[in-house]
Amino acid sequence: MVERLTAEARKTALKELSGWTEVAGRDAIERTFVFKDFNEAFGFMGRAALVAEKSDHHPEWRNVYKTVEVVLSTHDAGGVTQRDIELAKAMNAIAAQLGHG
Ligand SMILES: C[C@H](O)[C@H](O)[C@H]1CNC2=NC(N)=NC(=O)C2=N1
Repeated sequence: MVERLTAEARKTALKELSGWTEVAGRDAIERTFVFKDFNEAFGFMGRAALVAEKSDHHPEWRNVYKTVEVVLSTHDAGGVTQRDIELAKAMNAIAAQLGHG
């Protein structure tokens, strides 16, 4: 099983991950993406879902119109692992391709 990151490793990883922060009171990371409209938000979710399914690592997320709130944590490990960092990176890359900072 993949290991939880130490608090220090988590902080170091987050420095390279634009927009992602630690969730208060839980070993998880979060980012809120705001897109141009619902089409773009849902396009982001579709592309991110393909990445998630391929790597068997899935986000907790909520969509309201053009906003997508994402929380990442590795349930099996009970906290943030390198798998969450990789998915967060992939989501940032997809969002950037869609013109989201
Ligand atoms: C059986 C299957 O590998 C697990 O349920 C996977 C699926 N997706 C998952 N996603 C996340 N975020 N954490 C997990 O621990 C996890 N486990």
